[in-house]
Amino acid sequence: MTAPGRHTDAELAALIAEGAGQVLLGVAHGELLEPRRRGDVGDALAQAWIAQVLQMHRPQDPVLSEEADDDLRRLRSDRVWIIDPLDGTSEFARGTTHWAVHVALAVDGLPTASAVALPAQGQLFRSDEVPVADGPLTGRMAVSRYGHSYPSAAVADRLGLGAVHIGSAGAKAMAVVRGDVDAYVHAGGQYEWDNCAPVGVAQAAGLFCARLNGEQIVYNNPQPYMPDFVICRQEIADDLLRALRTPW
Ligand SMILES: Nc1ncnc2c1ncn2[C@@H]1O[C@H](COP(=O)(O)O)[C@@H](OP(=O)(O)O)[C@H]1O
Ligand SMILES: [Mg+2]
Repeated sequence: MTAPGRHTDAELAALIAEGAGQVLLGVAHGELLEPRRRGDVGDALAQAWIAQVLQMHRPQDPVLSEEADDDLRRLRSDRVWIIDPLDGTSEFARGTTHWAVHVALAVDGLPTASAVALPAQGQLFRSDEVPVADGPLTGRMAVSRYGHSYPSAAVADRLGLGAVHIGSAGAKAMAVVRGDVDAYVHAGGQYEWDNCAPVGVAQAAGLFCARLNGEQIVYNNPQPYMPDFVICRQEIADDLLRALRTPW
C-alpha cells in the first residue's frame, strides 16, 4: 500500500477518480448485469471503494457524497471532499459513454484539488494538470439529453449557439474544457456533487464559472443543493450573463 499522506490532494483526487472509473468499467464489463442493476451496483461499488480510500488516506476529512448519508461534521470543517461516484447513472446503465466520476476537495467552500474521469472515453481531467481552454470558439453549447432549460434556451437564442446533447454534468463540463463546445448552462436543479469537481477542473482550465446571477459558486452549504450555474469561455461570459438578465 502507498503510505497515507504520500500523495498531494490533487494526486489523490486524480487517482480516486481514475480508480473508481476502473471499478465502474468492471461493473459494466460484458453487459453481465441488466441495465437497472448495473446502475445500482455501479453507484454502490464506486461509493464503497472511494469511501475506503478516503478513510485510509484522509481520515480527518469529512466527505459529502451523492451515495452516502450526510456527515454534518462537514459544516465544521474547512476541508471537505465532495464526490459523485457515478454521475450520469442512467447513461451508465444504458451503456453510453456519457458518465463520469467526480472527486473534489473543497477548502473553505471552493474546489481546490479536483478530478473528473470519463472512463468510457478513456479520459481523466485533473485541476493540477489541465491545459488552458483557449482554442477557437465553436458556436456550440452543451445541453442535457432532456433538452434545454429556459435559461439555456435563452442563451442559445441570444448568442446563436447550437445545442450538443450530452448526458452527465461532468461530461458536459469537460466538453467545454476540451473545447468541443463554448458553454454549459444548467438551471432547474442539481446538487453540489454534480458540479463541484467539474467546476474545479473548469476553473483550473481558465474557464468562467458562476451562478446564473453572476455570483461566485460556493460549496459545502448546509443544504447541498446547487441548482444553477454556468461554465463557459471567458470571451463570451459578459454576453452570456447579459442574455440571462434580459427578459426573453
Ligand atoms: N432538475 C434536476 N434536479 C436534480 N438533479 C438534476 C436535475 N437535472 C439534472 N440533475 C442531475 O445532474 C446530473 C446530470 O444530469 P443530465 O445528464 O441530465 O444533465 C445527474 O446526476 P446523477 O446521474 O449523478 O444522478 C442528474 O441527476
Ligand atoms: Mg451526479
